[in-house]
Amino acid sequence: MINTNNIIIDDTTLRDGEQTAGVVFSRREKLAIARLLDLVGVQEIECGIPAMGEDEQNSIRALVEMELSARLITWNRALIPEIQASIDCGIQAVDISLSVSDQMISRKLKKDRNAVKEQLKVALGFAKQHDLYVSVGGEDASRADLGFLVELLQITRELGGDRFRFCDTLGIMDPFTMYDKVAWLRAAVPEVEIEVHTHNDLGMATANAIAGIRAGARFVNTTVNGLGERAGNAALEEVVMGLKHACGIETGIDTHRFRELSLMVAKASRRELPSWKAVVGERVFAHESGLHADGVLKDPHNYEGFDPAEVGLVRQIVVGKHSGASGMIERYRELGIVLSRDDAGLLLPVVRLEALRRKRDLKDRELVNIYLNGAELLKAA
Ligand SMILES: CC(=O)SCCNC(=O)CCNC(=O)[C@H](O)C(C)(C)COP(=O)(O)OP(=O)(O)OC[C@H]1O[C@@H](n2cnc3c(N)ncnc32)[C@H](O)[C@@H]1OP(=O)(O)O
Ligand SMILES: O=C(O)CCC(=O)C(=O)O
Repeated sequence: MINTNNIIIDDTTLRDGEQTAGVVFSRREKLAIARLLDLVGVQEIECGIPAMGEDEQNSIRALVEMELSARLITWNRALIPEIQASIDCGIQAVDISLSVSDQMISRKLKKDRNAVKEQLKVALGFAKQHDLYVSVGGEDASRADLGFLVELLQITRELGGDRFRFCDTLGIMDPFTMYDKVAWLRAAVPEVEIEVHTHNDLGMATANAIAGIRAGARFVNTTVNGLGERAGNAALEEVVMGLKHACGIETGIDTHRFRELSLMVAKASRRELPSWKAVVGERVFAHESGLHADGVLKDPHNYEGFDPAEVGLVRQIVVGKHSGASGMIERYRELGIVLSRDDAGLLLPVVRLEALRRKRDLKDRELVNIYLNGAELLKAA
């Protein structure tokens, strides 16, 4: 494994995650999610937007009072009253966001590049006068002119900003371009650390986040279950496990409670966790196909990229339409029934018929019934 403590996960479940259309976390839920994020070792939690008003501010104050190990950071527009509102909540780290693409500068902010630079200087200057740790948020950076981004990074460096958040706000990047742009910015202004914030509109949020890290970004935004605006953000569990198993990069996060964390956030967000959700879905270690079940029973490494226990899941052998003898023998063994290979061969056609009829895999009592009445069931079919 490469380094342990170099990569900083900034989890934004409580900010971008809650921006998912229709999602609302209660204060109790926010505190519980933050506690578990902290327990698993997430280094930074983007915990809300003080500019939203009193209720949000009170939640942020309650989070501050928890005295977590994780650093709390808030999201703010590049406006002094909003940064002041963060300070008033007891916050010591802020993301100061500015739209940085020409599209958004002219068509949303209705300003020009100079005005954006001036606004950044004022807001960042104010934050640093108040000894805040600052991430400069480059909204829509993936569509921005790279030369202009360099100018913003230089201002960040000169005014003592701590890092620059490169946002693929619309989720339109591919990992190769992400790599090139982040590597280019790192080389152009090496004193300013890069944070990557990716969205999943084209299904590439996790890949883009990892590409950004591979290119030299040290900070990465995630959300549990990939919650977030529109198609969501890079999922915490995918980024951490992807870094570990695809790239050999250890983040220092304890992954064993990922399933628990995912279920907690799924419940609080009222967004069901699909059974096939990468890393944490209930069935991502379920094996039905005959050759897979046989292979995994001989050695889990044949068909599992990592141990399910690593993320709090368990392996399941399932009997259904695609089963073969080895899987069936194992499944019946779990039910206390010893099958020979010949028995399994005899029961297999009945299993396939039942699975076809029910359009799913078979439950315990159905398997027992097949064992007891297999011949009759076949005759009746
Ligand atoms: C990409 C992201 O996810 S960024 C995070 C976005 N998150 C949210 O919007 C959730 C919370 N938002 C809110 O509670 C509100 O929108 C607030 C408190 C931030 C602002 O509320 P309101 O004052 O009612 O304004 P409204 O929501 O219409 O925002 C639009 C204004 O923000 C301005 N604005 C947008 N981005 C920025 C920025 N980064 N810095 C400064 N101003 C900005 C727009 O130009 C517009 O100003 P205008 O009315 O002068 O044209
Ligand atoms: O921090 C920022 O500037 C904006 C972050 C964000 O949510 C986005 O760009 O999608």
